[in-house]
Amino acid sequence: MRLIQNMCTIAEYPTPGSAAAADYCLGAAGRRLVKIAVVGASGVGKTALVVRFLTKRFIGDYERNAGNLYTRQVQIEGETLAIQVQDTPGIQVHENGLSCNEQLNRCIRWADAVVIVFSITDRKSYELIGQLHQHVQQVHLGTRLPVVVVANKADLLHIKQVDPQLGLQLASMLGCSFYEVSVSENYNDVYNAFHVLCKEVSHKQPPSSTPEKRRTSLIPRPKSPNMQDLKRRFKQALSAKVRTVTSV
Ligand SMILES: Nc1nc2c(ncn2[C@@H]2O[C@H](COP(=O)(O)OP(=O)(O)OP(=O)(O)O)[C@@H](O)[C@H]2O)c(=O)[nH]1
Repeated sequence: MRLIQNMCTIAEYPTPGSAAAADYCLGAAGRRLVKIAVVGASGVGKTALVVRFLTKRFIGDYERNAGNLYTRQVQIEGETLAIQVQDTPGIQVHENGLSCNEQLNRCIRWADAVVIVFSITDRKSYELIGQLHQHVQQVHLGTRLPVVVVANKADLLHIKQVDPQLGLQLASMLGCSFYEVSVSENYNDVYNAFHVLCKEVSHKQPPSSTPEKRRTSLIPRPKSPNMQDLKRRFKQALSAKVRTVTSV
């Protein structure tokens, strides 16, 4: 299934630094914007995860992903943030390692934070995590991008190929948060994974430097009329009228 609301594809992204990209700095109503890319191997449940987070629903059957962008708002420590979540096509693995096409690299470059998903029923998807994490950090050289590792399909323990504990160990080695989730059975864990990421991004961008606040100081509001002056002019007008009436 593909969610149609508030959606555009990776190909429609403004390139960083362009005028159009500047519009992306603010969410609706000038809210701070957090941009999250969801990456991982094919079939691990990326679309299911994103749709679950946005709609609270698990639909079960999803169209092969073409890289859709979704938006919603979240409350983080009393502040409403606009967040954009980019679902990405499954990553292909070749003999030489990862194959990240330009479309995916643009998406990673655009993001403020990344969710790396693997499935506990697919060993290969787990083995991708290290390389993917390294790739994300290379794209954002010089800044440590917040990343959360998500082990999905926790309801399928009977056919697991990876012990979720391994996911936890790997994530802590990489310095990432870790969530074991079942997108099909539990919404709260999915929400928490995104929430923790938004919180991390929001702490990296202190509210004092939010575009919303900067905007206020850059575009000064017209001064409100001086009340004393208004009262004086009103009295003058009144007394002029009284004089006119008296003189008639
Ligand atoms: N049992 C179970 N199935 C899940 C879960 N999450 C996703 N699935 C199923 O896994 C399959 C793949 O899910 P998708 O969300 O399409 O996976 P994807 O990573 O977006 O796949 P690509 O678009 O190919 O990259 C679907 O049949 C989902 O219903 C889960 O938590 N438990």
